[in-house]
Amino acid sequence: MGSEAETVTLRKPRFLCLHGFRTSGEILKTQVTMKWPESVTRKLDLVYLDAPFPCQGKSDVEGIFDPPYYEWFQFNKEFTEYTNFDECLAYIEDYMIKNGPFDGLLGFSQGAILSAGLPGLQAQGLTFTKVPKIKFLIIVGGAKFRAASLADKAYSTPIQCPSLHFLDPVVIHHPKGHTIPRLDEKGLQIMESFLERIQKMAFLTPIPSLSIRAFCTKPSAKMADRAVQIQNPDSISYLTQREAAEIDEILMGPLGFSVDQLMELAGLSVAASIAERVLAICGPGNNGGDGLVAARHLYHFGYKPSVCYPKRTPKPLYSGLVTQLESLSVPFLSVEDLPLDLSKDFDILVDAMFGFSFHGIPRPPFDDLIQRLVSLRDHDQTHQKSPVIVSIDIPSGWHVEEGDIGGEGIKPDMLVSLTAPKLCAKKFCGPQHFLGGRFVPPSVADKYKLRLPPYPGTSMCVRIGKAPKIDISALRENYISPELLEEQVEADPIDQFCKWFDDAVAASLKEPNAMALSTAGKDGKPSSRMVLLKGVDKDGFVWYTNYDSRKAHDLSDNPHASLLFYWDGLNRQVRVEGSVQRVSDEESEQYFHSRPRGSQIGAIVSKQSTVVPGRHVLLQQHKELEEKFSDGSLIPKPKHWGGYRLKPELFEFWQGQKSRLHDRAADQNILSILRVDVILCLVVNLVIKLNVMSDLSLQYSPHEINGQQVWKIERLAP
Ligand SMILES: NC(=O)C1=CN([C@@H]2O[C@H](COP(=O)(O)OP(=O)(O)OC[C@H]3O[C@@H](n4cnc5c(N)ncnc54)[C@H](OP(=O)(O)O)[C@@H]3O)[C@@H](O)[C@H]2O)[C@H](O)CC1
Ligand SMILES: [K+]
Repeated sequence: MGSEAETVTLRKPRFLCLHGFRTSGEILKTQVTMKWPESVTRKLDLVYLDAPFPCQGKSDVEGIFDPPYYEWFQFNKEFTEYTNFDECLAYIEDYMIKNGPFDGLLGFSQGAILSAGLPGLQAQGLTFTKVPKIKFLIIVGGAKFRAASLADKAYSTPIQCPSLHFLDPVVIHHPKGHTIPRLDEKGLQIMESFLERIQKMAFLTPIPSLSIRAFCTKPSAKMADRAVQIQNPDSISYLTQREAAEIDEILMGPLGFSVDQLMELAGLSVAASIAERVLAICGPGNNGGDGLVAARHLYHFGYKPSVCYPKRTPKPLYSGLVTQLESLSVPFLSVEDLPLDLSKDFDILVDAMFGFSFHGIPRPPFDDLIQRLVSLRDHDQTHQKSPVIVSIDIPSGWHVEEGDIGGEGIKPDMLVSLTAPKLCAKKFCGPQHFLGGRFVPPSVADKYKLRLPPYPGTSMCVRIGKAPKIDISALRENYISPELLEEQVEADPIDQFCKWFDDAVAASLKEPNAMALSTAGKDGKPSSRMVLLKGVDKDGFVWYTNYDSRKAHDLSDNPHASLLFYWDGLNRQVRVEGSVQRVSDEESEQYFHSRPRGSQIGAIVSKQSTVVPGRHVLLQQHKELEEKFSDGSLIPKPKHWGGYRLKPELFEFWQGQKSRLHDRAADQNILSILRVDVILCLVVNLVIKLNVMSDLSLQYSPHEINGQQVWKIERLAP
């Protein structure tokens, strides 16, 4: 559908740039960036590669550009014999395999000679057999191969793909000799029309191995196929240490992610999996960075993180993360500050010491910190309350592939694997294994043949491995919401309602005006159904319906009703009770004619709550009425249709709140503090976390003071 076209146009043509003889990728980059306008370079994804051989003589650019300088291959004086030519081709191809795919080549001078010759050699199957066909060329100051054997093969047919040549007299003429030329007005025009052409050509049909659909669309059928197999956790892919590092390089190289971005996603995945009084113990590498990011998200989710970061990395990324946490007054604790027994002060310990680059045995101070986590297990044996250990990516100290070799390492309760679980995760026997890798594009999944689970809804993490048994009766949402305080609410409940209603609209909740209407007829038996609120003001809450419906009969017998609004996502609920009256005919009439004509006809057809012989009867009537009123004439409001207004007599505003762990019963098992939304949402289609709830409710009821009706606000026990 449209989305495919939209996503494919997102990608810029990707060129591998080959510099001139005895210069470098950096020098070519400087020249291109300086000389071509941003309007041109921004349309291209240019990747600059250094040639394989260090410069073996004097460079023409000495004194102009700094070394190092490189050369692609060597040649004799007549340019008829080449040395290291095959090695050069293998080197470029290898780079393209690891960092590709590329759409085209941009070459200057010796790089241009190569670029111009390679498509011909590739077409004959003589080189570049393992990479996609070169689709475009930009040749600046090039020349032909003079070695006859090579020239015959390379130039057996004219260049087939769109190419732009800066070599007089082909396309862009320039008087500046052997250099990257600036573009005059005509040159710029030619360049721009070339770019437009290749952009269209390249991206009207996406490259199969570089599908970027998964970034922004629903899981593809292919992903869904993978998902089916994931029912069995053994069928998930596990990565070796090398694969993990390679995928990282691909994400951060050709796929355009920055380490900051990935770390942000990783930390968010971790934070989304955990809660409560948290200590993040952060190591010197990116795993430590994930811990810092997770701590920040946890703070914003409403928890109380502390951080122990004994070996700070002086790079801007890390100092930025530290500053962000400091600005939130998140405490940084030194190893000395930490209590020997971590169980007293913390409910959750985030182990962010080492990830997939760990090797050997832990050096100080991490050896001691790891030991403190290990010793917490003794608490388990003595049945004391022990904090939950959540390891990011790898339980720190474990061998990345072999796991806990001596059996004396950390035994985390929860492991949050990133991208895909590493081999050591097979040895993880804790009850909670999550995957946070909702950023792996299909191209990477395909390349590494990764079977990855689908992520539910908008979740950043998904449970992998078997879910522990759950006591359904103990399920509670752990709400994290602003407090609901008497002094902060509006004096008039209608104003308070409108405020919360606006919040629900602003939060893009689906149908925030949906409410459960409960009525009870003569027999006193209550019944509820969802209806849509169509108006609210000081006089009350209005909805429209069929006056022959069950609710209408109930209301004529007993003109009292209760409305219930529930705004999931904001953890809020409002109950409104009061007496009900029909709205005036004029008001109903006015609203009726404001509805779409289809709905007006629908109201005529629908004899709510009566038995109909079949759907076809309704459809037939609908069709007939559509024809009858096809001339645009006024559709009369049926007599049996109109509105009701509930005049409120009682309001209750309820706000779900997060409770602190110390409020809980002492024997709660770890399930009560870990988010287990994933399994449960399958069952009840709700995001459910496990926790004890201490919700806040405020009730508004009418009172008379000095002969005046006022609303009295009272707190209700949770
Ligand atoms: N795509 C992703 O999945 C992403 C994952 N991220 C996270 O990054 C880590 C991998 O990060 P990396 O920086 O490569 O490595 P580590 O965090 O594992 O640690 C490297 C540092 O640890 C030191 N080290 C290694 N062994 C020891 C040891 N025995 N004792 C003490 N210190 C050790 C190492 O120092 P060296 O001098 O030994 O090299 C490094 O300083 C991954 O697991 C994820 O958690 C990214 O956040 C984003 C994308
Ligand atoms: K870790």
